[in-house]
Amino acid sequence: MNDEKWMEFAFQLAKQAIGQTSPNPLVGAVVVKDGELIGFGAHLKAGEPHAEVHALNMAGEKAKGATLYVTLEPCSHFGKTPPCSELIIKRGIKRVVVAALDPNPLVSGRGVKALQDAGIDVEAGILQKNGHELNKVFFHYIQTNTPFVTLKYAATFDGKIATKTGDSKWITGEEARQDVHRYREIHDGILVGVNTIIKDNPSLTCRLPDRKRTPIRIILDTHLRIPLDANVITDKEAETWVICQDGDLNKKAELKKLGIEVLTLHDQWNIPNILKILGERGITSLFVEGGARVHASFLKAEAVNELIVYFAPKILGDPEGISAVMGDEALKMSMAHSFEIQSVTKIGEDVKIVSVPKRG
Ligand SMILES: Nc1c(/N=C/[C@H](O)[C@H](O)[C@H](O)COP(=O)(O)O)[nH]c(=O)[nH]c1=O
Ligand SMILES: Nc1c(N[C@@H]2O[C@H](COP(=O)(O)O)[C@@H](O)[C@H]2O)[nH]c(=O)[nH]c1=O
Ligand SMILES: [Zn+2]
Repeated sequence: MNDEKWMEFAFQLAKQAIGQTSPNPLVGAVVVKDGELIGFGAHLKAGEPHAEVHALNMAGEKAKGATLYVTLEPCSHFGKTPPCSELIIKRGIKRVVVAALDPNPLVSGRGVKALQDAGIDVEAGILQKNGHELNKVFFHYIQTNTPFVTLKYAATFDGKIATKTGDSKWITGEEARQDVHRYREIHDGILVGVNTIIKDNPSLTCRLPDRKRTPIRIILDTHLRIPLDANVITDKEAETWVICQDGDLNKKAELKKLGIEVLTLHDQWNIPNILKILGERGITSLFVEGGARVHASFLKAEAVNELIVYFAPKILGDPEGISAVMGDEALKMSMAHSFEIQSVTKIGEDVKIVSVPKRG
């Protein structure tokens, strides 16, 4: 059936705007009449026209009696832009094919209902799985108001992320590290613990040549130990927020002078509350990139939505080498954190495994 072909094209369109639309979803739309492509578009940036608007504007008068394919249920509310469902009705579209319904409480089924009430034939669920995968971040954020958390680390075959002397350059090769920068580019925030700052002095920026943007850097630093000359403080390459439980007032003033946002949580110092605050500040996707104790705290809080592990074909063999996760240890195999592997890919010399936590 041609429906899948046109919906595939709509997904291709939506994906081109990855990393641009936060906090909005990625959406592609295609208008077809008697088998002829007459309009298409993608949502490019929050606050700008929706995918359906671009596609219908391109189709013009020809939209009358045509079919619209859209990767997400057309919106039916006034956000920063007017409701697409009204425009679809006005332009005389005869049939609408939708991949995924929109769980945004302001939409969730109302868009489809508005179209059906206007006598439009609506078919939902074509390539629905693609729809959920494409907008897993948006679906998570719009329902929890907390960021979708991707935890990533690179380890040797024997699970080490650094030698006991702290050397970690490099575990994985150029291609795998390049792949990591693609993740940084599409995330609103990147988070590490202060020990990673002290040991690695990372910049945590996306350094792709044609990068669309670079994430906000978020440092978990319980007692505000961050060195004032750290790259994330001095390089001005990206915004940096430091989240502490408590900390010296003079140091906070110093950091403020350097343009660093310091959030002090006192007795609200816990992962769920940190995520709640980041969500309120518009972080819809969070890339957690170290270190071992931060990994353990996110896993313990069951706050990881996706786990990405890059394994390098190397063995350190040092029991005192730094393990990838340190804390919340399981004393029996049955108590281990367990995951469902979604994909295994060779990247250069290394292998990348994407998995999701098994819940319950
Ligand atoms: N050491 C390795 C990693 N190390 C990841 C560390 O958490 C930290 O992000 C690094 O120091 C990178 O610094 P920057 O932000 O690029 O300046 N991550 C990887 O994927 N492979 C490795 O070999
Ligand atoms: N981007 C997108 C939709 N996004 C939906 O609309 C909400 C944002 O509305 P606004 O603030 O007006 O941009 C967003 O939370 C999501 O529910 N809907 C669509 O029909 N097509 C689009 O291309
Ligand atoms: Zn819309």
